[in-house]
Amino acid sequence: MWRRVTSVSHLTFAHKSTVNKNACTFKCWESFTTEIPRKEKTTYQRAKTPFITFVLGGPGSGKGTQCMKIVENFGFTHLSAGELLRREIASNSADGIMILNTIKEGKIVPSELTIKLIQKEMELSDNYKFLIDGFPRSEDNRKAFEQIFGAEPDVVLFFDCPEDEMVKRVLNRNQGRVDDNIDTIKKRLKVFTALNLPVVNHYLEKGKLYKINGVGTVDEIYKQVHPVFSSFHFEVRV
Ligand SMILES: Nc1ncnc2c1ncn2[C@@H]1O[C@H](COP(=O)(O)OP(=O)(O)OP(=O)(O)O)[C@@H](O)[C@H]1O
Ligand SMILES: O=c1ccn([C@@H]2O[C@H](COP(=O)(O)O)[C@@H](O)[C@H]2O)c(=O)[nH]1
Ligand SMILES: [Mg+2]
Repeated sequence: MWRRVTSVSHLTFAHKSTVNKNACTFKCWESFTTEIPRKEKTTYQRAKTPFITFVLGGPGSGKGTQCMKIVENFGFTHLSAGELLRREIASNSADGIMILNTIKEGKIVPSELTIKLIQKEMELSDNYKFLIDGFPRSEDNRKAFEQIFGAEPDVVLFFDCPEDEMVKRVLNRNQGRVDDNIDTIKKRLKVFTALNLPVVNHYLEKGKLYKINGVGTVDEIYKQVHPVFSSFHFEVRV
């Protein structure tokens, strides 16, 4: 039998809780009878300090593509917020229709819902290094994340790319996404400028932002990304 533990803040983010020291951070399941063996804690649950990277940039700026290379080289777990939302739609969950309509309009899904999906993936993970791709999308997202997690990201990557290049890439993507059409792209670009850029500026002011020139080949761009992570002395995979 398992019981829900409402706060394990002592297990997580011990040194990073500068935002809200009383924040209710992660929930986990803990055995409280001897009938069933105690569930193994994942690396993430054991780790006092997960390493969180927010990966920001406009639609088609290359966030997902560069995340794949960071995963390959540094063993991060990649959590694309958009992908988690698309998975929620595909699973016919109660929120699926609302999420689908929000994505079609290029708008932003309520913060608590996206954070719940991210949090669930992190709890299930065996890793402690996370790339959170395409989140936070707005100051509301950012504040809600920092409130719920009681922590700020370690690194924020921002892929800076001109609009015409982003539009070209998205229209050529061919992955069957409902939002990869010119009408929705225009809306996504407006939302990006109005709501996402303030988040970028916030982390710039905090000295956490790594601005990457998002124009060039995938490898040229990755050459700027690699040193960000090697400076933290993670094990590099060969
Ligand atoms: N440097 C690049 N040069 C040309 N094409 C690229 C480059 N990087 C990525 N692409 C292509 O552009 C498209 C968009 O890239 P990607 O999916 O990585 O962007 P994204 O920032 O994750 O976009 P979204 O926010 O819409 O999910 C993909 O088809 C990808 O293969
Ligand atoms: O935190 C988030 C992330 C995404 N969305 C919605 O999903 C689409 C697609 O996101 P991608 O990062 O481009 O895959 C985005 O336009 C939003 O509508 C969100 O609401 N919140
Ligand atoms: Mg993406």
